[in-house]
Amino acid sequence: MKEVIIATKNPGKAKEFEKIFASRGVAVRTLLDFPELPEVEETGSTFEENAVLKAETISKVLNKMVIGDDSGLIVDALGGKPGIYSARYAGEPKNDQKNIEKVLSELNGVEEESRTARFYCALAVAIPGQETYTVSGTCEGRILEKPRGTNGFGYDPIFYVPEKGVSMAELSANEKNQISHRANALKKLESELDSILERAERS
Ligand SMILES: O=c1nc[nH]c2c1ncn2[C@H]1C[C@H](O)[C@@H](COP(=O)(O)OP(=O)(O)OP(=O)(O)O)O1
Ligand SMILES: [Mg+2]
Repeated sequence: MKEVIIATKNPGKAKEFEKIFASRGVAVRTLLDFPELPEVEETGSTFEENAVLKAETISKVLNKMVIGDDSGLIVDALGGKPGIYSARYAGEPKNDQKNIEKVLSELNGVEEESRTARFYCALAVAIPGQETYTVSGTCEGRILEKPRGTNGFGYDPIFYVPEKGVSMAELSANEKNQISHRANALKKLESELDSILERAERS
């Protein structure tokens, strides 16, 4: 079976990649399967830079093709925060619940029209001996007043998706995987996916 390695320790992301790739008969492995590998420090100043750091660090260790995902929530009324700091927005250790509470409290009193936001996902594909490249995807929405729904992960419960009329956490996994920033970034790899997977098999 074909296989891709995703440089993530986030179980929510891992599940989404597994589902999306399973539909093409591709198995996914993540850093959750390689607990001995080092934590990659996210020292970049953009999602793209951090995605490249994750992909290249792990690709060098394993000498295989690796995809890195750096993603987060961009809130207009907060000047783009939490942005690349989304995972640790409320401090270490990272905690989705506390991050949500921090965003909601910072948006306290901000009216609905001004609560626009988007999820952003940068993916980096690192292949040994080749130039790493990146793609990105977004998903537009609005920050709710309080959490709704229990599916998904991260900021999903406070992210309202206007075209669906529900929060991201009220969508099924399959529905989220049609419209998410991650899915939209992966769609841009679509045309190259077969050749990427072949190179991955050989690497
Ligand atoms: O679909 C999503 N639905 C809700 N929230 C999301 C999503 N996608 C990213 N997010 C949030 C979670 C985390 O607060 C941050 C990602 O941070 P990011 O560094 O990319 O991931 P991470 O540290 O959780 O795992 P890892 O670096 O091992 O891939 O943005
Ligand atoms: Mg991270």
